[in-house]
Amino acid sequence: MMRERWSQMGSLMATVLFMYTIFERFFPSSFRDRLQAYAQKVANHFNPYIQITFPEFSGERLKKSEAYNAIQIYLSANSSQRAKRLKAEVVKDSQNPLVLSMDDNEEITDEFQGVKVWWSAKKVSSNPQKYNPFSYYDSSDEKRFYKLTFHRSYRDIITMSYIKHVLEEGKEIELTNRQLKLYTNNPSSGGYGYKQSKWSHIVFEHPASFETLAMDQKRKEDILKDLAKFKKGKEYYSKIGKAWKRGYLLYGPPGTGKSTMIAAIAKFMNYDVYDLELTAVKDNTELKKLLIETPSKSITVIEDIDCSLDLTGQRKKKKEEVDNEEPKDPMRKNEEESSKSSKVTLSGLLNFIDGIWSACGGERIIIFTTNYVEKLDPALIRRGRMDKHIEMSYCCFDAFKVLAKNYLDVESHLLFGRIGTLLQETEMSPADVAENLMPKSEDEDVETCLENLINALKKNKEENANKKEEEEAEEIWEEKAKEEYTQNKEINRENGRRRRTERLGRGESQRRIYYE
Ligand SMILES: Nc1ncnc2c1ncn2[C@@H]1O[C@H](COP(=O)(O)OP(=O)(O)OP(=O)(O)O)[C@@H](O)[C@H]1O
Ligand SMILES: [Mg+2]
Repeated sequence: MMRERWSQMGSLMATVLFMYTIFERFFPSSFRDRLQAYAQKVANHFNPYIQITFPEFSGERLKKSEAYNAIQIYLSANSSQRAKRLKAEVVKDSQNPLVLSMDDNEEITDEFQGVKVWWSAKKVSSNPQKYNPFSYYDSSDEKRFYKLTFHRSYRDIITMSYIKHVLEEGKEIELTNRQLKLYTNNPSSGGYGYKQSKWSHIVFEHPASFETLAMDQKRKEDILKDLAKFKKGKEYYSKIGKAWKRGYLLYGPPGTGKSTMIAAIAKFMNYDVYDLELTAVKDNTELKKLLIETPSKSITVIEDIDCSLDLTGQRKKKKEEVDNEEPKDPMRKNEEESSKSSKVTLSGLLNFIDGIWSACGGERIIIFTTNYVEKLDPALIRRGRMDKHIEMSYCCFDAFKVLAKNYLDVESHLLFGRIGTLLQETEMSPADVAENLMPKSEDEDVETCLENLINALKKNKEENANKKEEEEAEEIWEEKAKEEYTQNKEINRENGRRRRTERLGRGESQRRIYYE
């Protein structure tokens, strides 16, 4: 094989060079240098293969090379399994922490657009005598690197496309395998400490996903398509001249799955979640700093936006109202005090969402949730800021079927028909339906759980009917009171008019007497 022959030639050259080193002391250094350069030139002229090395550490061996990392992941996913000797390494923050890659001095082949390339993992010893007190990795004198070999006629395709493809795919695999994180902003500490991180995080292990999310099937598919389009939208967004970000407004009554949907979106998109607590943000400048620290491929969430700050402009309390209020419990008082100490304004928040800074990085999602969409300032939720408004509503039949599958592992049952009818006549949140479906003891079977739900739905229906009756009665009474009030007003006005006329009449007769 041609390549084999060339490697033999390489060994031959090495022998020549070895002999050269033996004789080097007999020649002056200027002559030696010239000879070495010439030998290299000859070898390059005859060897049609090009080699590129990717060292494990860049710079002063302080930072692990991103390229090396990406290549390792790419090779272990694509072709390392074919290597005979594998090396196992534990990678931090990965769903699958054990990464198998080829062992030192192993070689594997890869193919790209019909071009064959060779990858080998190499290890060389650096000078052990040279001690660097600042280098963290100097306990070991080994330097690792990957070597890529290819025929020189494919130079362009390899350097322009293949390497880019390997690095991109490696990073993509790393992103897919990594563990999601849930971030929250640290409370403002007054003056900023040097290098104080603005976000703290934990590993995000929410069990919810779109499969387990109970909602109307068609609307769910709609959201999934929207998210998938956004994920692949890099070129589209740059073509239309719009920052690559999308805002979702989730609104609806409590317990309808807004927070659950955020977890499902994070899992589907494989993005970290940045849960922004607005009341802990000191002012607009800090809000901007928080935004700068959120990377691309992230979801920024503001839950219950209507309660976060007084952004609605409708909830300002008049002084009298505040004076008349009952004493508050200390927890709420604290919350309100911290909200008062925050000077974030509506305009600061609007800038946060679609100001010039928000365009940095791209591939960002912003989600607001609220129970009262009508309370929000229209500017905050206009399209462009909150591009898609998603209503999370009371449990429908589709949603019930998902919950029944999740909680009881049943896809159909005779009682489903009855439940479907009752769901149409009631307003029960998926959280309540789920609670009623959940078996409360080992003895409860599917039928018992479904009957529990039917009873709860019936109760809910009765309560609703009673409430409706009460409301209707109240309306009738209000109407009656209004009528009486208008009538009385009319009578009073009539009486007043009569009294005035009488007074005037008396005045007229008195005047006449006076003139007479
Ligand atoms: N649509 C749903 N699909 C699956 N489970 C749901 C759904 N809605 C609610 N649940 C269940 O009910 C619980 C509460 O739901 P969730 O916290 O998502 O409601 P929410 O709309 O965010 O409520 P709130 O407005 O009070 O914040 C969840 O833990 C979940 O188990
Ligand atoms: Mg919620």
